[in-house]
Amino acid sequence: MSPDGHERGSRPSGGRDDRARSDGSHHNRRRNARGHERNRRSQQERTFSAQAPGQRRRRSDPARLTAFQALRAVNSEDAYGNLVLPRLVRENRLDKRDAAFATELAYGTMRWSGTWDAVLATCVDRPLDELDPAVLDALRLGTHQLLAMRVPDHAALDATVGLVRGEIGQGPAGLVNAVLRKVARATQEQWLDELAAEQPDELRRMGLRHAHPVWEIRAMRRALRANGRDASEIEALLEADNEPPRVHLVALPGIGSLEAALEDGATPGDLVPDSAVSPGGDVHRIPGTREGVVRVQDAGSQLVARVLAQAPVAEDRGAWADFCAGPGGKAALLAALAHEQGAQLLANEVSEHRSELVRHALAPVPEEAWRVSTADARDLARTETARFDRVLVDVPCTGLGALRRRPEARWRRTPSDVGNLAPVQRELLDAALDATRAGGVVLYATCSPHTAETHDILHDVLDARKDVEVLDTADLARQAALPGALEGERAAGHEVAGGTSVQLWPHVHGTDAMFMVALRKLG
Ligand SMILES: C[S@@+](CC[C@H](N)C(=O)[O-])C[C@H]1O[C@@H](n2cnc3c(N)ncnc32)[C@H](O)[C@@H]1O
Repeated sequence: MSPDGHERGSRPSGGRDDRARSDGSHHNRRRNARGHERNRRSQQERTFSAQAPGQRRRRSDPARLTAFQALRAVNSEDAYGNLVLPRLVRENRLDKRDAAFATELAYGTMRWSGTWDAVLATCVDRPLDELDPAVLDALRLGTHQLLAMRVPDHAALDATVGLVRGEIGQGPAGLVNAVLRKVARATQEQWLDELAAEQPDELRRMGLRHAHPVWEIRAMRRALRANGRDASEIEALLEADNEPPRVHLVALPGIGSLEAALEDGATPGDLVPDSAVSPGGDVHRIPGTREGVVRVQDAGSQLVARVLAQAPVAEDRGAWADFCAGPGGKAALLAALAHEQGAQLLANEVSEHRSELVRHALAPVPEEAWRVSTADARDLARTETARFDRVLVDVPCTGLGALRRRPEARWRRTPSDVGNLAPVQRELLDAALDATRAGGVVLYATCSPHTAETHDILHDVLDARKDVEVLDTADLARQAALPGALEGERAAGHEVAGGTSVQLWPHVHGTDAMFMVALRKLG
């Protein structure tokens, strides 16, 4: 075994590598989240260990400790996994190998926690929400190593028990040891078969196998159908959600270049011009990324910005706006495109902090091409009525189309989020239309395929106004994309209200599930 406990080896069911991919497949069960945890934690944790903190830390290997801390932050403080983990990796000074292991372990466990909870529920002699939340998180980490990573059983067990002994205490270490031994009695596939045999409901079985809550599977299946795709694609979609996304790059047009990145192993993107796919590794080493002229940006988001910039507008006077700009990804590309066309982008964002991020993202673009405002876009529309030629309204949404990059999000979101967001989504689209002059174009976008956030919002707004025409967004997207990129199996358009909308999919286009529809304001 290596000193850090990440042993290489194999088990009878198939080789495992301690630097494993998450090659798991599994089930879900919605975890009782934070309310219970907060109530129980303080009382139980106090009694666990009399060891001094310094003594405790020595026992935990740094990669697993980092993954554990990340999981605790996500589950007890509502932290975002993709923000907290990189910070912990830096703070704990993990080397490259440990950082990769911690990332795989933490993100994988976050993604699969619903399924692991279903496994654990059969191995623990009490309801999971009666366990100390820290112990439950450690059990999830141990289960992920046993069932979805190529970590030998004894290494997964010893290291997790050591982590619990060091971080929580001797008593829970005994419990964790006993439970993980039960988990280790079967492989991932065997567990899935066993759980499936007890589950008559097809969607629940799918949820367990692919680690998604049932309501999200139902919503995504509905969205596939509503956008003209076959509902049977659902499993491919769920599988794609469990794969870490490829890192897409964009060179800001007229400002950055991908030449060095391509020479360094990046491959040209297959959806949009001036894009590439990074070969992996530290993206900050790619020339241009530090200066912000080459940016990491999902190709679907790049397409959104390009569609708006290229949509035909009667007499473009150069007044462009991004109503919901934070943190500034699409705004940066839009501003660069605006600069090329002699236009100026107003990048607006309601949150002060996120406005700062927008300013930072826009900094590499010549100043005359943009300005930033901090306001509720609904107010902005009252002062800037009928002013803009092009408006992007990339509304706050559930993010169900970006589950690949937000490992814990699928378990945190609830169906009520969808209903709660609808009014602001409608109002923001209305505001964008009010702020657009006759002949101008609004592009409504979400990174969720949920039809309540896409088609329903569009129909609600169209029902209430007579001054809007839905454009052939699919055609606009084909023109903005690389030749042939949205043809055949990859066609993304669907008829809606006299025009078309576009829905991208991770399993088809390798992008987030971005939705967009272009609307012309009539006179
Ligand atoms: C989906 S994000 C936009 C992502 C952004 N377009 C990008 O590509 O980086 C939605 C943004 O809208 C902002 N927002 C929410 N309500 C708003 C409002 N009423 N007015 C303006 N911005 C709002 C949120 O703070 C969030 O930054």
